[in-house]
Amino acid sequence: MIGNSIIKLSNVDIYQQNHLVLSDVSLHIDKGEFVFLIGQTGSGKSSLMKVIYGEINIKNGGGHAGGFDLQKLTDKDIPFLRRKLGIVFQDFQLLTDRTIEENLIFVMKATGWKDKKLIDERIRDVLEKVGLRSKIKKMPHEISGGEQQRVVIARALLNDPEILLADEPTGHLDPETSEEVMLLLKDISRSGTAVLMATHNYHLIRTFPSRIIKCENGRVLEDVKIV
Ligand SMILES: Nc1ncnc2c1ncn2[C@@H]1O[C@H](COP(=O)(O)OP(=O)(O)OP(=O)(O)O)[C@@H](O)[C@H]1O
Repeated sequence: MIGNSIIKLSNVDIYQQNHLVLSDVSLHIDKGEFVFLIGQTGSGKSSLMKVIYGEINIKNGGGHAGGFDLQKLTDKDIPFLRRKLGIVFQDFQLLTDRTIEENLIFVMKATGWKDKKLIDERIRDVLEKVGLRSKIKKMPHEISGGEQQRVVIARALLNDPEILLADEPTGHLDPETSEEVMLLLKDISRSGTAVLMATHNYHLIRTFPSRIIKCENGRVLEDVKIV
């Protein structure tokens, strides 16, 4: 972390293959801050997130995320960077052939957890946090879409990330369930994890006022106001 910013980009150009998607991007997100990311389909929101989690390399400019220098990121650094990040997408991506508990164990083992007691404790902690402690033995198809999304958020919290990237996390949810997921994400940011949430949902943006970053015409605008 440099200063209070957990994510900082300075004059970065972001390419998908050879196509320049966003140019001269400068932004910062502070520790524990909640920020909306808006912009039309194809404007570059997902590309921006991919830079933050190290899937797209930056060409010009500089930046850091979770203490990693994004310009100097090597293949070896990426798993360590990803452990500082939680990632939530709109399609729930739970493994359908195993219980909620087994889904979470799978991720923990993949990220280096070995002690069974610590694994059990951590799983209970994150499920408690998203209000789903009682669903631990259920299969994904036995819980609702909103609950599945909360499990995905719980999964993203397993490694106590400094940053949570959420790409349209309420895209498939009804308005009431979307608000519940938003309250949860807000709560997570209050407890110290920075949350960057891409959304097209202006109702949520109005209901939960927060700083807004916008991708538009190949640029990133910080501190946008919507009417
Ligand atoms: N793998 C890829 N290869 C080449 N071009 C890509 C690739 N992925 C995305 N693009 C292009 O990059 C641009 C930005 O796409 P991106 O997915 O970042 O937009 P977005 O704002 O997240 O859109 P949406 O709201 O639909 O998710 C688009 O023009 C898209 O066609």
